[in-house]
Amino acid sequence: MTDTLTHITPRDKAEILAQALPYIRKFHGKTMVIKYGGNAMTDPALQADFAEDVVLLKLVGINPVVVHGGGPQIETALNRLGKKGEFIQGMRVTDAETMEVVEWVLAGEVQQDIVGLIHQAGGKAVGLTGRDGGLIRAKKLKMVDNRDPSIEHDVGQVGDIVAIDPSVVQALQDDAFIPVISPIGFGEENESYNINADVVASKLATVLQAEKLVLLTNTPGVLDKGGNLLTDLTAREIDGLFADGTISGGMLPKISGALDAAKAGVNAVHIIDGRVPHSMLLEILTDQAYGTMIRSH
Ligand SMILES: Nc1ncnc2c1ncn2[C@@H]1O[C@H](COP(=O)(O)OP(=O)(O)O)[C@@H](O)[C@H]1O
Ligand SMILES: CC(=O)N[C@@H](CCC(=O)OP(=O)(O)O)C(=O)O
Repeated sequence: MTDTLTHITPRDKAEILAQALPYIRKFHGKTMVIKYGGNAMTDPALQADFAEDVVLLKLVGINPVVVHGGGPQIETALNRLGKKGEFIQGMRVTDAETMEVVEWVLAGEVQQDIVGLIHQAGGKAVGLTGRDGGLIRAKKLKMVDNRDPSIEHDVGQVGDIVAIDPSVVQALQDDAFIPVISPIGFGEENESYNINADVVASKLATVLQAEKLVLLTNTPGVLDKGGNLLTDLTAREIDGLFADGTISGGMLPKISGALDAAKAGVNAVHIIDGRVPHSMLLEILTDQAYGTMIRSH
């Protein structure tokens, strides 16, 4: 048990458990896409909490689908090779050597760590990349500058999703497995593409008609210019935050993806703090509101 829960009395604990019942009933049989990224991925205690939460959801009849990131781990591997990552509008410029590192770190290391932790927590996870079962077809992303649309940036082998075929994910879910997906797509010539994990999670949530999309990250949610948490954001408010530069870096694809999913009918889209132990479980199974909720209107 983590420190933050040790001051809770047995009565508090019973109340928390009782509170979960209506949520368990409401979400039984529903799909939740969970993007796991940021600092929550680099702290071993938080990693174990995350795996336990995913297994608990599965055991109470909810279908979690995990999409993982790994930006910090890719950066460490590139540094070992004497390379430094470069980002344009939240996307890593991906040359051929970087692509090799991305595949090896995401599919070989990060994904397998998460699969192992879920097994340790008593669940059955299966790791996939976009190539498995033809899950994510992609093409080279044409990136237009946010401020000047006449400028196009060449970000190398960064992928734009062409289509998602969710049949492999659905087959695994039906068989009580928990899919753990690395954000790597494949093109017409079988070439690999590096895709931002938030973009994959958002698109997958849409295609699976998920009940919820939860994006775990390393901030309390979306912050305004003064550093205050914005608990609720509509499409219009998001346009304003883009225009005045409040949102930058990795938050750009995160919010765009989140908004696309909300507009496409995913019932609830949340950006929450993965550094808070069990934040995902608290968000899904209690009355507690965390982070930023993204609304289509
Ligand atoms: N308005 C904002 N509110 C919160 N974070 C922001 C904002 N604008 C930019 N960011 C940056 O976005 C980061 C989250 O994106 P990213 O680093 O890609 O996270 P993850 O690895 O979880 O996907 C934050 O740590 C912060 O540095
Ligand atoms: C194109 C692009 O930027 N791909 C990302 C993929 C990993 C990712 O999205 O990781 P986080 O969620 O931890 O940021 C990258 O290379 O870092």
